[in-house]
Amino acid sequence: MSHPLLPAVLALVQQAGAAILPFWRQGVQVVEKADASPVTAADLAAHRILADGLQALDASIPVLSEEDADIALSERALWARWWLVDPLDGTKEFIADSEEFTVNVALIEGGQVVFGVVGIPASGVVYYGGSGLGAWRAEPGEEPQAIVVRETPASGLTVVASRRHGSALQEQLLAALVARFGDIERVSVGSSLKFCQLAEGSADFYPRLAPTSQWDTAAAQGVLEGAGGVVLTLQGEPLRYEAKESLLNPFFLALPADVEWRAVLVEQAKRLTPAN
Ligand SMILES: Nc1ncnc2c1ncn2[C@@H]1O[C@H](COP(=O)(O)O)[C@@H](OP(=O)(O)O)[C@H]1O
Ligand SMILES: [Mg+2]
Repeated sequence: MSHPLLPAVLALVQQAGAAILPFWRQGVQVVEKADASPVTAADLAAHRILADGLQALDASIPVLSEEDADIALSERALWARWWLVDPLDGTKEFIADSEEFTVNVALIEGGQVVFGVVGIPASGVVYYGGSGLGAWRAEPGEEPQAIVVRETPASGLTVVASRRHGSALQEQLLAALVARFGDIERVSVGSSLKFCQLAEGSADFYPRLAPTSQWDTAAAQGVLEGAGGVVLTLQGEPLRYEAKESLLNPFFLALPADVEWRAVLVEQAKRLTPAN
């Protein structure tokens, strides 16, 4: 993938992952933020590396990070191009000693993801990609491999979902899918890794009818879009990153762009949530 800013961002994501690892499985102290979500010294160490590194790379591109997100809408509304960063996504998984936590950096322009980089500190694997650019998975010390979404297997859909955050509405949507297409295999995965599993063709669908913030999804959306996937609102529109007061995303559906069940899925989603 060629984007002039990509090599430096890949290096920063690796550095942020290296800064997180010394805290992992060490019983790091957990502090509750104002929104009751947890934060640790690892989140803050990764944030510092990414925020400083991105500013050093190009001081004209502003940064919105989960750990420095209190920026007035009047200021954000002026941004044409900006970095959207989750220094440690899956903090609850990280605290629970799981490997399912990620470092996330996306370049946003005109409300869309230009490219995203998702690093997995525990394994050293990095995913990156963007719409129209392609998508790749890089194992440590190996040549990056191009990845693409898969065709839906005849044996049925594999659905990835959060380990901790679901909803009754999400279960209703899945029940409607089962009624229509037969049984589905369900896999619980923490963090933005779920999008990457779709992007590399190891799962088919990620429904998120539960809250997320913009930084939770942007980088991995870039990877998925580069691999031939889409992230849709429940109205069937692409998930966008416009400046708005709330940094929460609408509920969304992530899937390969060209699967034949897309229209049925969106129809079911609209039916379940006429008010959304
Ligand atoms: N009520 C809520 N409001 C906003 N975001 C929420 C939320 N509950 C969970 N999340 C988001 O879901 C992410 C975890 O995703 P998953 O459940 O798929 O593992 C969290 O990321 P962080 O760990 O970066 O805080 C958090 O941002
Ligand atoms: Mg997050």
